[in-house]
Amino acid sequence: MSNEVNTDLLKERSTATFDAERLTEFIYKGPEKVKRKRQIQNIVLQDKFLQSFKPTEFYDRDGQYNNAVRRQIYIMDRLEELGFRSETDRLNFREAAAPVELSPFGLHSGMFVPTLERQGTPEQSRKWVPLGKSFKMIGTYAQTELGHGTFIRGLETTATFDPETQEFILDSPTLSSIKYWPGNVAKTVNHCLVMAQLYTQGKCHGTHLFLVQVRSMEDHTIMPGLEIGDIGPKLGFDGVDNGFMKFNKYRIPRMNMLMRYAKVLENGDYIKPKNAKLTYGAMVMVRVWIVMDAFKALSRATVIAVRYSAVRRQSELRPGGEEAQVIDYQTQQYKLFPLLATSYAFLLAAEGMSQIYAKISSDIERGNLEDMPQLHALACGLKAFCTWVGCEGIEVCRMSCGGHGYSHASGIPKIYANIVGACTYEGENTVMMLQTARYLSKSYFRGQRGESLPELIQYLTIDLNVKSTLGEDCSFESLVAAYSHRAARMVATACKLQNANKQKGMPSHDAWNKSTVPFIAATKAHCHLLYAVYGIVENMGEFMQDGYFNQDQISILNRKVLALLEDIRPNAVALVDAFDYPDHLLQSCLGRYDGQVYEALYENSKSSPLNNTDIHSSYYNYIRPMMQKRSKSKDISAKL
Ligand SMILES: CC/C=C\C/C=C\C/C=C\C/C=C\C/C=C\C/C=C/C(=O)SCCNC(=O)CCNC(=O)[C@H](O)C(C)(C)COP(=O)(O)OP(=O)(O)OC[C@H]1O[C@@H](n2cnc3c(N)ncnc32)[C@H](O)[C@@H]1OP(=O)(O)O
Ligand SMILES: Cc1cc2nc3c(=O)[nH]c(=O)nc-3n(C[C@H](O)[C@H](O)[C@H](O)COP(=O)(O)OP(=O)(O)OC[C@H]3O[C@@H](n4cnc5c(N)ncnc54)[C@H](O)[C@@H]3O)c2cc1C
Repeated sequence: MSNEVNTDLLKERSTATFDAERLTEFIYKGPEKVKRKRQIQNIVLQDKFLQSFKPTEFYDRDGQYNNAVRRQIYIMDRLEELGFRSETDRLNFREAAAPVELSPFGLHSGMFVPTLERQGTPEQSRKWVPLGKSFKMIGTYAQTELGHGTFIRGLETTATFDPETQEFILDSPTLSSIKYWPGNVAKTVNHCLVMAQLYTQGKCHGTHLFLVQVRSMEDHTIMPGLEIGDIGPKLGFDGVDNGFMKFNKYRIPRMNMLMRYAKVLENGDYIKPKNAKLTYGAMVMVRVWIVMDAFKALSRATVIAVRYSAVRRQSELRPGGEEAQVIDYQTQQYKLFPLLATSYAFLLAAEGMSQIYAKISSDIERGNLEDMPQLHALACGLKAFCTWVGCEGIEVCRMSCGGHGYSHASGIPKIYANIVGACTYEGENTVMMLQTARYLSKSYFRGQRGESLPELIQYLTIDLNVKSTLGEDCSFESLVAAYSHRAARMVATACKLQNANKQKGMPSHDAWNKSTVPFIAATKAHCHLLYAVYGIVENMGEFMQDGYFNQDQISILNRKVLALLEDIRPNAVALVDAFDYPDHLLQSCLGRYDGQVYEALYENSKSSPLNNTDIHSSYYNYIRPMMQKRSKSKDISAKL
């Protein structure tokens, strides 16, 4: 591989009108943090073991799982040796060391341990959290069943208290109650947090979390009374052993129920929690993290597609002239530059979401549940919005790279396969949006009654008769006003339909269900209050429906979006460089910093396992016998 930088990329970087390094420092919160991040990424780059792996797609499923386990345990050991204490250092090391491969211990770190900390009593946390953090106990979060994922109250696994033995008896009473999907349950973990219907003194008290040992701590064999296995190949997550688990009257100690919020006493008395939804806290936490995951996935795909678009020359823009950089086609700009804007918007949304989560979750830990509904609604809405929009954007990035985008060598298919599951896990997106919609509906009617609303949704009470003041300058204020107006109007429309359904005599659940399509649109508009002109142009109908914009303003906006493409054009490469993803993290032949795409593609292809032999064994086993058989055949057509 030459170590020269592609001349087109060199030119792009030399003509940028701002210093990408300054923007990098803004993104990562200062030059020292950038320097530290790069130091850590370099440690990984110099690490022979970590650099010894071929691309994951060159291994079969067994190999991918085995490599994922090997790599993660190596990472754990290296982190101990390096003595990184800050979470940012550890995260930077992990992300660089396993850039595309999900961890078989991801749910241990991301759900199991944090849930023990947040849902266990102080005694339970003191006992179990150190075991989890030292990996003496390896766990996951097992909630979903064959028959239920969304409707948690419909879960069928039972945990029945036996006061005689001070134990809970876990059971999978039906086929549909078998736990199905939990990550890392098939081969990796020896414990699970299991969500089950709690029964005591003959009464069901709803779903609660139980710590369950599922494999021997001596030899990892499956505990008697359990059936455990792998669910099989999936669209992505190849290195993750999502599994199934069936309980056959499996006993656990009473004190294995997480009892921070609800309790079962020795005599079987049930002490109920302040709010039944406190048990759902782990899911809210991960939904907040997924907003940042959506930013990382979309921004990486955008870096790849924009750099490649600057390097790829195809067709004549000027008749007889040299082939154009595809980034100079307006259509290519209209595909990619809004995604560049979206990536930055998602970064800000993810940081804002994390700050709100930190504040409200600490209030909840102190017993103040006042803002719990707002946190739930925001986490559901942003998780759904950012993963939906992010996945659509990643697909646009892939297709904007032509045939090479379809190759794993581009890095984009793996980005997509790993993030698109997030539209389903941790709350299926439509269901999540409807949770936010339910909050908007209740808030709208509270606003109509003159009640005060939290700041984030006060726009619901604005005067909808006002028209836009947008001028040629497309001011920030006029754009925000447009998004607020659109969302407020759409929420009001959905609520009026819901009310009209009730006035017709529909029961409230039917009145709700028969207004959910406009509610989903309204909730997307609510979440969209993030970035501007492109969003208006792409959704013009929703902004025009009540004449909010006049014809001249619509012409201004259509002109503005094309003008913005021209404004961004000289800085497109600098804007993606600013995300500062090193090549070994992007894992992309198309998105390389040096732009040496064709050499990288050629080298990558030559290392494909299918090239290990010149003539594949199938020739000797099948093709040659077929040809020999046909050469003897009288049938002319068979010879063609
Ligand atoms: C690789 C990682 C490495 C390191 C770590 C870093 C990353 C983190 C780790 C993981 C993430 C990344 C990769 C992991 C990959 C996969 C993990 C996936 C895990 C899972 O999928 S776990 C299972 C997730 N399942 C769900 O989310 C189920 C969704 N369903 C629900 O939440 C509920 O059923 C639903 C839809 C909310 C309905 O519940 P219910 O019927 O009980 O309620 P109602 O709708 O009737 O509403 C009643 C009332 O309750 C309020 N409410 C509901 N939920 C909540 C809540 N969570 N908090 C607060 N309030 C809630 C609701 O608003 C209603 O209130 P109201 O009456 O309107 O006032
Ligand atoms: C990659 C991956 C990893 C996962 N990891 C885990 C894990 O570690 N632990 C775990 O417990 N689970 C895990 N899951 C399971 C995941 O949480 C569930 O699949 C998810 O909650 C969706 O539930 P479901 O599959 O029952 O979908 P369903 O709810 O059956 O969805 C089917 C359709 O029904 C619609 N629908 C359902 N309810 C409503 C409603 N009330 N209103 C309108 N429409 C509705 C949905 O919108 C969807 O279109 C994982 C899943 C995936 C894909």
